[in-house]
Amino acid sequence: MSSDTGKRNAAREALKFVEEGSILGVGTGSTVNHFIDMLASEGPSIRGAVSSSDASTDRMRKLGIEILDLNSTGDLDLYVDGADESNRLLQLIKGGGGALTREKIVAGASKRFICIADHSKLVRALGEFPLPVEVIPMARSFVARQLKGLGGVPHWREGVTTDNGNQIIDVAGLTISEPIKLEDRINAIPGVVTVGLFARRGADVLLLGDENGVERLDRR
Ligand SMILES: O=C[C@H](O)[C@H](O)[C@H](O)COP(=O)(O)O
Repeated sequence: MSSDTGKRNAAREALKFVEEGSILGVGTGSTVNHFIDMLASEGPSIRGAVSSSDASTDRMRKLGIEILDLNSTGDLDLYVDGADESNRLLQLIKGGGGALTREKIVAGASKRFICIADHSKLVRALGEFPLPVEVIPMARSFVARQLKGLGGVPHWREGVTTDNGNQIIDVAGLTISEPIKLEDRINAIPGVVTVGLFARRGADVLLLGDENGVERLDRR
């Protein structure tokens, strides 16, 4: 069961990594929303943020946080984002909110990725959460057949269009025993924009909150 107090506790802990005057990469989702609110109300003052979604951009702008373009900032020191699942190697499944592509870009452009989540997101093996895949609309059925061939059960997230104008397929039933191999394999299917497996670029630090506090795991 996901806990809002756990999300808040993890979000508050992440504030400690933010440096005054820095440019911060900011992810998407309910846990990150807590982080954004806390950053604005009790965090250090930052120069601005590179956002991973229109939703986070709107929220930050409303709170007076300046939004910067990744094309003009260069690489970032820090990225803070949530996850749908993490294993103990800090490899992640992301994209439950459909923001996976921009999240992967900002994570890739950041030196350090702090992942914040409530404790229920820590799993022994990735794959219980259906794996999101962003696809070019005309390729949707073709990609779905390919994903079926990998042993998954693809489901079109009908009615959802990503910030990039694409569609999402959620793949259930995958056995993800080799996350890096699967990430490469799915990314190689023509028409796939991004798979929500963050195995090559996982988190560097995972902050897992629950009712009592926060557990920190570091990438080995
Ligand atoms: O596309 C959405 C993102 O990958 C989110 O970071 C992820 O779904 C976790 O969201 P939440 O913090 O709401 O559980």
